[in-house]
Amino acid sequence: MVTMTMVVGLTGGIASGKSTVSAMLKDLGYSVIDADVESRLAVEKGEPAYKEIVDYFGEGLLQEDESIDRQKLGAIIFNNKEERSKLNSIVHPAVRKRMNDQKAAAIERDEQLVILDIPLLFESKLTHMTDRTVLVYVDENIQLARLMKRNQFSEEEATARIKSQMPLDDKRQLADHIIDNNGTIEKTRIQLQNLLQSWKIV
Ligand SMILES: CC(C)(COP(=O)(O)OP(=O)(O)OC[C@H]1O[C@@H](n2cnc3c(N)ncnc32)[C@H](O)[C@@H]1O)[C@@H](O)C(=O)NCCC(=O)NCCS
Ligand SMILES: Nc1ncnc2c1ncn2[C@@H]1O[C@H](COP(=O)(O)OP(=O)(O)OP(=O)(O)O)[C@@H](O)[C@H]1O
Repeated sequence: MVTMTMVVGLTGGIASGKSTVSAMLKDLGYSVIDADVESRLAVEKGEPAYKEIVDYFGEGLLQEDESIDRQKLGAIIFNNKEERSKLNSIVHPAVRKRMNDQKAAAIERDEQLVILDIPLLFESKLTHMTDRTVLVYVDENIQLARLMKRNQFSEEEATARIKSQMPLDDKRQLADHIIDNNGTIEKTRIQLQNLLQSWKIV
């Protein structure tokens, strides 16, 4: 029997709870393709994007083992729109290719549901890669507090990262479904289960 694979784009903002929701989906056995993981792999030494980054940003960006110092690169790009666009133009095509290849493999396996976890789904206009979109939403004050706590960021560092993305309130208008992650993890889990049930997936 041939199953139609449903491709869901899972998005949110930095520290809004995407990984928390994607971990629940993985526990249920679904394939989750994570843009952050793929963007790490795409800039490993030997990859074309690695060379482009070093050529543009300079060797000062490298650690002793010649891998890219992500903290240093983050400090540059989250405080400068032009440098961020430059990095995006180097990394995003490689990430898109990696994700599309994995999506095709999941469809080939006749999987019922595959999830693309993409923080910049709306900013990068990638909804065409998905059948429907789910936004993991939190209020900005909670997002700021969770980000500062998780990454040990100052308020200034955390705010720079949040401001580098489309506001979650604007993403609300674009998403097909919203999971409100302001409450407890259990409340979030129930919303996810209801969503899967509404899709007749579980
Ligand atoms: C700047 C880098 C080196 C910082 O690495 P670091 O390990 O500290 O963070 P990580 O990659 O885990 O990203 C954490 C979160 O930051 C946000 N973020 C990352 N890159 C960007 C960006 N270019 N614009 C806006 N937000 C971003 C996302 O919400 C992401 O979930 C890294 O994020 C990067 O290479 N970014 C460019 C690629 C990219 O856009 N990745 C996001 C998904 S494709
Ligand atoms: N409902 C919740 N209640 C309390 N803490 C939460 C809740 N959801 C997530 N968190 C915590 O908030 C932080 C951010 O969550 P998570 O890592 O899932 O976000 P994310 O959207 O995947 O972030 P990023 O895009 O930056 O990787 C984590 O430390 C997580 O443990």
